Amino acid sequence: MTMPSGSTHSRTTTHSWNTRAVHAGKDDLAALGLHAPPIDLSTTYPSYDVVGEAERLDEFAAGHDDGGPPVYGRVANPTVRRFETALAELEGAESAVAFASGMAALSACLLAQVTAGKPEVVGVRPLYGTTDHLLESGLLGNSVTWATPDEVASAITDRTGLVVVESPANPTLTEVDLRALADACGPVPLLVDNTFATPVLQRPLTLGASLVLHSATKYLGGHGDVMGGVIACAEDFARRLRQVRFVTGGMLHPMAGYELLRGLATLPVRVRAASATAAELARRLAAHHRVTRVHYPSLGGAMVSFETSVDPVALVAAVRLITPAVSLGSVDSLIQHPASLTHRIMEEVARKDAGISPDLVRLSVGLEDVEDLWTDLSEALDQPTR
Ligand code: MET
Repeated sequence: MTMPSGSTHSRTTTHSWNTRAVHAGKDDLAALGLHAPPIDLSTTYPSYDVVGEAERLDEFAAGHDDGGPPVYGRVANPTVRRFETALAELEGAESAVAFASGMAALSACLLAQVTAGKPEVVGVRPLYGTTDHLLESGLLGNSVTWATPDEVASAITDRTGLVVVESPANPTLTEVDLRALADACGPVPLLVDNTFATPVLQRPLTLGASLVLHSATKYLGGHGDVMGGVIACAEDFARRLRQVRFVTGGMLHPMAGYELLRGLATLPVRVRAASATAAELARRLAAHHRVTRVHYPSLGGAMVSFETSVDPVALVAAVRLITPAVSLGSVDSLIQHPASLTHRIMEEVARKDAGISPDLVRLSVGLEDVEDLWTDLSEALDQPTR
């Protein structure tokens, strides 16, 4: 022991959210004599006490996690737990459960509710294309009613298990009054995909939501090199998610847990810096003669979408500094055409219902200099097309 264990406690209660982003999930490290969090790559754990471990395995299968050796690597992992602890703290949640991707995390929420006899989902469009498709296809045994925020209360029945919303939404950056929506949901859990806002800009649980979803692949990781998903929620729902994860095996890899925990430390500075650049690019885009509409959230953030009179496919092919690619939230800027890629899987009529124009282009702003990004964008916009 290199420091008295009692001294770690005062840190957790007195420091600001930004400070906690750096230290959350790591409060025990100094007492362990460590600086960087250890990475536990074990796929299995010694079970000398077979009877005792068998009982513990039953508890894990029921969704409990005692924090000890997890018997098997699919069940839990100490490095992943650190990320879960940190993310739960930053979202103001009791618990968090991490998965191999955002879609695995969403699937676990759906399965938990479908198998509890609550198979109906109320969805508020727009949503990420594959999320929309998962709800619409009923692949996991659910049905869906699409509703505007004002229609949610009347769309809910006694078999509704989830209300699903993104705010700001992918790809139009549409914002919803989450507090009013949570009120409209009554006892039905409101799941808010907070991937675009991150807990830096918005903490949906403080506004009445029950479940916060992140594609951790995006801002939480922040460098385009780690895939993961996570749900922040109350411990009773977390237990049900761990039950689903136990049998479906959608566990986050320990290396990903390490990288995501590392990402959280720089999340506030990355999001604030990229947001300032994005806000400036949104202003300049709005004044460009080939841009017909700009979408930028009142909340801020590092995502900008715009409709353009340039062929959007030609536009994304013309950038040189920005990478034409799906995904978002990396230190480098990415641009893509939702109707072709991220929202391609939706029927055209569904895209229309969601307000996703075929002319819409989505930009994820990174940490490059604003002038370099603007030169790249404006040169691509000024090319002779159409
Ligand atoms: C396969 S499409 C990609 C994913 C990602 N969720 C995005 O919106 O960019």
